[in-house]
Amino acid sequence: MAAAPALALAGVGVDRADVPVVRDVTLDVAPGAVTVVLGANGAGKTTLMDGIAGLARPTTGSIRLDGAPIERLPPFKRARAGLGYVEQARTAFRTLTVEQNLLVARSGSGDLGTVYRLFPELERRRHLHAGHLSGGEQQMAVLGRALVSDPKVVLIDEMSLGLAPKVVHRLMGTVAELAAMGIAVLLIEQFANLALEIGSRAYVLRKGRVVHSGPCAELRGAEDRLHELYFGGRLADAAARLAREAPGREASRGASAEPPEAGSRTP
Ligand SMILES: Nc1ncnc2c1ncn2[C@@H]1O[C@H](COP(=O)(O)OP(=O)(O)OP(=O)(O)O)[C@@H](O)[C@H]1O
Repeated sequence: MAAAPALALAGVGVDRADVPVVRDVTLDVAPGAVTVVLGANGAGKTTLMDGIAGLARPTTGSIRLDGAPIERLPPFKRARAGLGYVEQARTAFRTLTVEQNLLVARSGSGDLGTVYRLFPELERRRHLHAGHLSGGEQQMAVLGRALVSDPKVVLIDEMSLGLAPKVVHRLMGTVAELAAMGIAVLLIEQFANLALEIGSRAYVLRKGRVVHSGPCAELRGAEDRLHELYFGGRLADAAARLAREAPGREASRGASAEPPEAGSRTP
């Protein structure tokens, strides 16, 4: 029998400025695995994460963390209940040292040792102001801040923004390691193929609704399928339409229905 989900959403809706953005989302996040949320820009992925973390208020549905309802709790109580959140474009406190950044994020008996084991470069720089870290190290510090309180579930929203491919691979390896440690990870990642490499189950959002869920393996390298799921139309049709509307541009690119490169922002 499959393990009970660490995080379970049923029929969740989330508004932004009174406009429904996320609608009727039902998904499970298994312990010890990476669950991936994919979708085009504006599909509602960040809004969904904010709804889970309590930064945006869910208007419908239930959110259970280890079986207990959390949808009415304020963000700090969700965090205390075991939810870590790595927000998109969040930075470490630049004027605090690396260690101070971790200590202020810690609640209870959380252990800095795990963070330093995952990121030895942070331990080496623990007395340095975070403002002096490289972009990749800053992101490690942000991830570290979400880990110091021993979360059961970690939400990670596009931590690869603006980072070099080598650093992104390194961070993805760490995310896989978190899952191996038993943590349930819900991951949004612009590089779909990288996320699908380390993920077990994938959900695709379109216009705030889940339009697909299934094993990540099904979607690995399947650019056409992903395009269809993201936009609701076939990639070949989109390319043909583009060629009709701007024939000169297509001709100069010398391509018609060429799929985008693996790892591009849209599939
Ligand atoms: N604070 C806000 N107020 C009003 N509308 C918002 C707000 N934040 C997001 N939206 C709108 O909600 C929709 C979904 O945005 P969201 O950021 O959740 O999508 P996303 O899938 O995470 O996209 P991206 O990949 O660009 O981050 C968009 O149309 C966006 O303009």
